[in-house]
Amino acid sequence: MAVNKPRGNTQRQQEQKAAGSRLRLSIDWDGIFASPKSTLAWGIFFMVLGLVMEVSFVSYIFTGITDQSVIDGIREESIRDAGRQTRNVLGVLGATISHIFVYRWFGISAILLPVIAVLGGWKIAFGREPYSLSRKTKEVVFFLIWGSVLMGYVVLMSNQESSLSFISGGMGYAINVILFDWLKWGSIIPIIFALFLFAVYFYDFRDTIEQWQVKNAVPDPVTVEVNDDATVSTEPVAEEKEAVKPQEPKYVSVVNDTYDDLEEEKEEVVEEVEPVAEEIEETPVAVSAAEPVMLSVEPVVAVAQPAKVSVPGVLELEVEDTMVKEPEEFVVEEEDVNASILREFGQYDPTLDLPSYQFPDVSLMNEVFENAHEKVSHDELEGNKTRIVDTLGSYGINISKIKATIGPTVTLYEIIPEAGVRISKIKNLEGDIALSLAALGIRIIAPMPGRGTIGIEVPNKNRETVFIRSVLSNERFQKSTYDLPVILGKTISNEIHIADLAKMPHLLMAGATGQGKSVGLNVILASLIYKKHPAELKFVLVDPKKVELTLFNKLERHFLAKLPNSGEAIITDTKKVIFTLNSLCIEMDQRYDLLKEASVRNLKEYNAKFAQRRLNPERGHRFLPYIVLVIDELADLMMTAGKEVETPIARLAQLARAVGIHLVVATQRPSVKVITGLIKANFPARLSFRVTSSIDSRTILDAGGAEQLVGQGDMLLSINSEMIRLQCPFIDTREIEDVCDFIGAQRGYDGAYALPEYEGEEGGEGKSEVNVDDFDNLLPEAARLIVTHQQGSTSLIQRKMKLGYNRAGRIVDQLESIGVVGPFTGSKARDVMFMDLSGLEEHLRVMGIN
Ligand SMILES: Nc1ncnc2c1ncn2[C@@H]1O[C@H](COP(=O)(O)OP(=O)(O)OP(=O)(O)O)[C@@H](O)[C@H]1O
Repeated sequence: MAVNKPRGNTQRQQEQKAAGSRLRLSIDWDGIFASPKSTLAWGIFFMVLGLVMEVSFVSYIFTGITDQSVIDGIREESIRDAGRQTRNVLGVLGATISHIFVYRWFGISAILLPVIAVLGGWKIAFGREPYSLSRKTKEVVFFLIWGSVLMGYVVLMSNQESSLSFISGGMGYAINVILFDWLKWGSIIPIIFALFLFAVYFYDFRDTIEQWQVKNAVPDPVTVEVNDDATVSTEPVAEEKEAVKPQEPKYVSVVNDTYDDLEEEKEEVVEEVEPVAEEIEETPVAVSAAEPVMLSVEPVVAVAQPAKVSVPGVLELEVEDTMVKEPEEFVVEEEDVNASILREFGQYDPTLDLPSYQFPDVSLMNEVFENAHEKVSHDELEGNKTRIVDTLGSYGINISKIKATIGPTVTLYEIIPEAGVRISKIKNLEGDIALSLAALGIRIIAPMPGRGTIGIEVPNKNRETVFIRSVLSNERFQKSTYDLPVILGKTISNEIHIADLAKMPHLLMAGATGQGKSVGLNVILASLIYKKHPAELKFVLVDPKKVELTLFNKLERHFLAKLPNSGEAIITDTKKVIFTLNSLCIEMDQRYDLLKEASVRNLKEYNAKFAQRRLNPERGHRFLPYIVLVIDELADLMMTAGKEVETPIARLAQLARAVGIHLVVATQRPSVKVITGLIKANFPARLSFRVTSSIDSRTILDAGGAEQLVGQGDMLLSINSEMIRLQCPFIDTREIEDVCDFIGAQRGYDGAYALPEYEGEEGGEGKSEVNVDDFDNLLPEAARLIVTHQQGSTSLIQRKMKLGYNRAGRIVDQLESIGVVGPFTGSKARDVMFMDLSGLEEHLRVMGIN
């Protein structure tokens, strides 16, 4: 058995030495290529390579004919001589690579090739794509070949092979020779047809055609009837109004730099629009009417505001509100824009928030020590078998077959009694069998569901420690595609039990003190951290015992969520727990609003739609990470706060699964006062370590058995009324520390993920007090920006001030606390409380903020 005892310093030093010597011997190539410095170096290398190629190719177009003979004769001459003779600006190297790419292969279209090297290098270096790399690659590859073939046609037709063959390259020329045999001069037809096919499939002209159709489908000129016979054509006005057709909203991921470009474009358009709108107001309509008349004007085109057409001295023409294009009418256009943004920029990738983030490696965990001796000896097995058969026999129960399965902690003996034996009789003998086996923790499962046998679990004399490293490196976990994969333990048949917390959807854990709850929680947290990127998952950690989860503090800027301005991210104070739970309820409600607005049913669909750029960040949409709330000791909270804690927990447990908020709640005392009916009803998945009485076992699992467990991570999982015995893996404090250090040392977000502010009934601590010193120093600038744009949105601050989402969100919360913007209103931008900058400046002065 692997003894689970703390390792001494000497042992650790020896391990470190051993690790050190291994390091010296083997070079970690993966690490070298994956480190941020190397990616930057490689990226720049490829960009420079691209530039070198480009310069050589362009130079070769002018100097190639002279250089060809030098390159051909390079074997006879020394490189130095060849270098002197070549005329390429990049010498013999430039001439050689150009000779291969231009002369031998692609002709002058080779000048497109370096584009891929530069774009690829940019992506490697900066983790971003200024243009979609895969799209540009396809485009370049097509034009490289197509251009070469087209030039080949020109060369062949002009009969100038000797002087012009470099423009087509060897490939284009050879293809044309084949085509010429078949089609003579008509070989241009398949060449042009290839371009046509590519253009149709690649550029998808449908949008342009539709737009063209819309443009040409201008309704009949508006006619204004005056006094029966006077007809005034307003065609010019209609044309001008056409010019003020509002632009489709354009948006892309805030991560993309190009967002600003689009914004600027949009602003330019708006600027263009305004003067035209004014012109419309002033456009005189020449109407000569003796007396005021009623005029009717059909809606013609969309204008941003109701336009007033004034006819000086005679009448005023009110163009009705119907001319304002309703938001629903934008939907179709918006979808077209979404599609083109998606084509241009590809899917939104939240992990690009932290592009250089590296997942922790299993090597951070302790080595797995194999058991020195057999887990369960043959003698032990045989002895137990005989004793079971004898004990049952002495009560008149004969057995036809017995089979043993050795698990990490217990061995399962499955027996098939002879016909006519009542199951309840065997179940009642539990105590007697335990006595005869002289073992604690015997559990009888009668009958074994779906097996047609009766199971007797007998603890092994030498139990096996399940090391966290062995389960994290297990292929099933590595390849798991669950949304929130959590390792719970090893089953009796030595398989790893992985559950999807997203489906569970919440987990209730109980166990008497010292039976392995905290280790179990740490294993769950570690498995999530090993599989999820910080952009996809946030933890809210509640630790009333103050010592169990403190190590995770280092993950604040990566994985933790907290109330704004609330100091430590790990919540230990009961009052703060109440505020955080209520804040999570607000987050849940806000997420539901966003889901409703997006017409989707759950977080997965929502995020998929957002990734496809079908949800507009300008309307408050954002990528929603999963949130896992972990409470290490519920009993303590229930004793001190009762209903105040129970109600939000029950609410979250009831409703939060669809919006990606999941709960893992542990308690030492599984009494009905702690695990109330309300809480229990909403936690279908329950896990119990050893408890002190069968009453406690029934409270948590609705069945006895947890009091028979043998401790040290031995546990029972009840899920959908199925019960599984598992051995929880072991993770020690140092391992958690190493993982947290590894992640904590990497670049993270500006701060923890900000939960919405919660104002307690007495306006208590959840709401940050208006303390000017705590405010972000960019707050006045942000306030001015919001008032200038009259738009209370976080994304505006993010974009214009180039801030991360969390910091921008915090600033908006602070602006709300000083009354510059109104409260959060779901998916719409917040109200701006000041109409102009002078009012705002006065307010900031009074508040003492400059
Ligand atoms: N899965 C496991 N494998 C081996 N040993 C374990 C395992 N889980 C716990 N232990 C042993 O039990 C000890 C106590 O575990 P843990 O601190 O998780 O208990 P707990 O239930 O959280 O207790 P408390 O409620 O008092 O905090 C650990 O220090 C470890 O030695």
